Amino acid sequence: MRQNIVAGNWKMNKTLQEGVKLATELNDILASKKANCGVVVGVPATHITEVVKAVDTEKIGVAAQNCADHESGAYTGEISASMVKSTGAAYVILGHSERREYYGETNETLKVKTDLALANGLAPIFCIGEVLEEREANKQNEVVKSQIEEALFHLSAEDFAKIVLAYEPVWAIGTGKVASPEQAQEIHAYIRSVVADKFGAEVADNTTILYGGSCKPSNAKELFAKPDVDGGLIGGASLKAEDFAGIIDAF
Ligand SMILES: O=C(CO)COP(=O)(O)O
Repeated sequence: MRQNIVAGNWKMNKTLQEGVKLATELNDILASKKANCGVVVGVPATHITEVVKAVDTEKIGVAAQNCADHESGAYTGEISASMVKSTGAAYVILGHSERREYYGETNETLKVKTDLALANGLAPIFCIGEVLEEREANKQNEVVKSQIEEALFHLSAEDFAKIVLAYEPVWAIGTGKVASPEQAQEIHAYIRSVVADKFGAEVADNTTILYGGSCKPSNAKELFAKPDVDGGLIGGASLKAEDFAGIIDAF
C-alpha cells in the first residue's frame, strides 16, 4: 500500500543541541496526537545517533542526507551507507538538487549510492526535479524521466519498491515560489506513469511520490489533496516543530 509521508530535510542547519531540542519537541507533539502519515526527519550526519535516541523511531523515522558512493576505505570525510545504517537511521536522502549542483552528483554516482543504500537496508528518498530554464522550456518531464531512468531503472521491481521518490522543482526550493497543486499533480502523475512503464502498474501504484519546494502549513493541504501527491519533503518549514507539525496535520 502506498504510504503518505511528511519528511523534513534540515539541510546544514542546527547544532547538535538545537537538533536534539527540535526532534524532542516534534516527538512530544506526536506523542499527544497521532499523525495520519509517516513522519521522517532528515538530519545532519553528526546528529543522527542522538536524534534516534530522542524520538520514538516507530513514529519518526530518521534519515541521513547523503551517503558515500563507496563501501569503505580511503575516502576522507565520507560516510558510508553501512555507517549510516549503524546509527539507527532508516532512510537516506539521495540526489538532492543541492548535492547535484554544489557537489557534482550525477545520475551515475546516484545509481551507485542507491545500490549501496539498498544493500545496507536503508530506504532511499530519491530526489528528482528540473531547474527553472528547463521548466520554461517545458522540458520538466524529459528531465525527471532521465533522472529516474539513469539512476534507478537498473533496479529489480522488488528493490525499486523500497524507494520513496521526491519531486522537487529546483525553482521552488527555498524561494517561496511553490508549484501549484495542478503543476504538482501533473508531473507526479507523469512520474508514476514512468514507473508503471518500467516496473508495472502495481509497483507504480504503491510508490510514494513526495512534493518538495516551499511547502508550508498554509499550502500543504491543497498539494496533498492531489491524488498523486503522497506528502512532502520539507526544508525551511521543518526547522520549527510547530510548522512541521502543521504540515503533518494536512493529512
Ligand atoms: O529542498 C527542499 C527539501 O529537500 C525544500 O526546501 P524548502 O522547503 O525550504 O523550499
